Amino acid sequence: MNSQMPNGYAIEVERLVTHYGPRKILDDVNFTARQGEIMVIMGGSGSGKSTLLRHLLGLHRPTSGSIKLLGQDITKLSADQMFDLRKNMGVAFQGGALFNSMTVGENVELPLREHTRLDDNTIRIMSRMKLEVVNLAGFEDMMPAELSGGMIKRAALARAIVMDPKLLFFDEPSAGLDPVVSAELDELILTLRDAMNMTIVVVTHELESAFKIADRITVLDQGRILMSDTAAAVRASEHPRIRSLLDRTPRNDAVNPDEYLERLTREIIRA
Ligand SMILES: Nc1ncnc2c1ncn2[C@@H]1O[C@H](COP(=O)(O)OP(=O)(O)OP(=O)(O)O)[C@@H](O)[C@H]1O
Repeated sequence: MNSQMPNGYAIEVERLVTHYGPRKILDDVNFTARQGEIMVIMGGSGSGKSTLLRHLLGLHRPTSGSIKLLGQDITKLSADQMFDLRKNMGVAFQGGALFNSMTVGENVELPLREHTRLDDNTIRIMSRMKLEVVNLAGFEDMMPAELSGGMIKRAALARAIVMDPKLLFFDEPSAGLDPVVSAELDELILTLRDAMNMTIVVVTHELESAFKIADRITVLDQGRILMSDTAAAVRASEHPRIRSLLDRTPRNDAVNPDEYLERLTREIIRA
């Protein structure tokens, strides 16, 4: 456990309030996540999930309240202190956000080049190890445009974990993926928690994925927290707004088996 977080919380958000102009977007948000836990942030469209994530990443300063990451209140850190803390934070954005002009390997190496003085050879070895963790060994010389959506997410994940961060933030891991590939990514997220004891924050719309991976779930609604509790407690909640979120009619996103097999075959041939 980090000596700076004697209470065991890797993330502590207290009385967070934020505005966009005169509009209050987050209103008295409080939640905690322990080291080694997966915290899923759930909520309808416009409930404030992305805004909360941007605050957790230190990209926005709140109107008031505190956000402690690994024991440090990021609302009070200088740019230099935040830069140092970022070495312990991995971020995988929606869409992968790889640089298209760089190979997969170069993309994964970037944080090591930015934050360390390791020599080229060590950097290459470390990035290859992380590509192996996400099952992309051997893809380092490919360009992002040559990868499928699921592979891009995994490459982005390799980049996010290349510094062995204590905190990993993942925005909509399932977006744009078919259910099978999305389930594989869920497995990978669970592996990272178990093998690397990371605290992982996942923002997602996908209920199935949320309940598969979450230790705890924070439910946002119109900028306020309806509930922040274990996945089991959220699933059993009788709160009407949580029920309507959980019981909504599932999207019709069943996979066409022929299409899936064809795609899989293409991927295997490419591999
Ligand atoms: N840059 C901005 N300026 C003004 N209002 C904004 C800005 N970004 C978001 N908002 C508003 O803040 C509220 C919360 O938005 P946010 O994007 O955080 O929600 P979300 O839960 O992530 O939604 P979604 O699931 O649709 O991405 C919304 O009402 C949105 O219109």
